Amino acid sequence: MSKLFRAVIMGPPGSGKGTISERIAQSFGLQHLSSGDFLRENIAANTEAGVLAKTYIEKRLLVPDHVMTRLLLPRLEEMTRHSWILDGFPRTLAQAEALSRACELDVVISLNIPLETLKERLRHRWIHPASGRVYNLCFNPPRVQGVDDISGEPLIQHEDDRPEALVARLRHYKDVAKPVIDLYKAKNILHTFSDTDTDRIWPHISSLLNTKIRTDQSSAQRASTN
Ligand SMILES: Nc1ncnc2c1ncn2[C@@H]1O[C@H](COP(=O)(O)OP(=O)(O)OP(=O)(O)O)[C@@H](O)[C@H]1O
Ligand SMILES: O=c1ccn([C@@H]2O[C@H](COP(=O)(O)OP(=O)(O)O)[C@@H](O)[C@H]2O)c(=O)[nH]1
Repeated sequence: MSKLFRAVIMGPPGSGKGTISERIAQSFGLQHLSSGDFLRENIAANTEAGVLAKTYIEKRLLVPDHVMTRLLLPRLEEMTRHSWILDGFPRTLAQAEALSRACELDVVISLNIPLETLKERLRHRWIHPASGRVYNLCFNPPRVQGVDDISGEPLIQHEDDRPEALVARLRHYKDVAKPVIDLYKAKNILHTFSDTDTDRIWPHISSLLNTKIRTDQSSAQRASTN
C-alpha cells in the first residue's frame, strides 16, 4: 500500500481553504475534513460535544481546545487508512501540539490573501447551512440565485461575513495562527501561497502535492520491496 498523506490547510476567513480543499480532495483522492462542517454535523446530531460547541459558536467564540481535540482526534483515528486534508483545525497552538502527538503531517498549506480580496469574497459568499456547501456570486454561483444546487434549499449569508466584521476576525486569526505557523515553519513543512486568485494559486499547490505524494509513494514502494 502506498504511504498515507496528511495535510493541513490554514488561512484567514475567506482565503479559500474550503474551496481549495475540495479541489485537492477531488484531484488527489484525499478525504476533506472541515472542522466547521464536522461541528455542524455534531450540532445537528445533538451529540454531547455538539451541544457544548454550539454554545460557543453562537457567541462567535472559538470552541475550547479540549472540546475540539476530543472531537477531532478520534475522527482522525477512524481515517487511518485514508490520506486526508484538514481544514479549520488546528486553529491554536494547543490544538497543533495535540495533533502533532497524534500523527505526523506531511504538508501544511498556508494561504496569504490580500484584505481587499477577502472582503470582496465574503461579501458575495452564500452558504447552504445544512451541508456547508459554499458559493460565491462571482466565482462559483449557484445555478439558481439564492438556492442550493443539490438540495434546492435556500442559501444564507453569515452576519460575520460583513466587511465591518472582517477586520476584527482577521486580527484574531493572525494572533491565534502566528504560533501555529511558526511551529510548522520550524518543522519545515510550511508552504505559503500568496495571490488574489485561487485559479492562479492552484497550479502551484497541485505541483507541490504531485511532487510530495509521488515521492512518498515511491519511497514506500522501495521500503516494501527491501
Ligand atoms: N479548530 C477550531 N477550534 C475552535 N473552534 C473552531 C475550530 N474550527 C471551527 N470552530 C468553531 O466553529 C465555527 C465555524 O467554523 P468554520 O470554519 O465553518 O467557519 P469560520 O470560523 O466562520 O471560518 P471561515 O470563514 O474561515 O470558513 C467557528 O467560528 C468556531 O467557533
Ligand atoms: O479564488 C477564489 C476562491 C474562493 N472564492 C469564494 O470566496 C469565498 C470564501 O472561500 P472559502 O469559503 O473557500 O474560504 P474559507 O473561509 O474556507 O477559507 C467563497 O464564497 C468562495 O466561493 C472566490 O471568490 N475566489
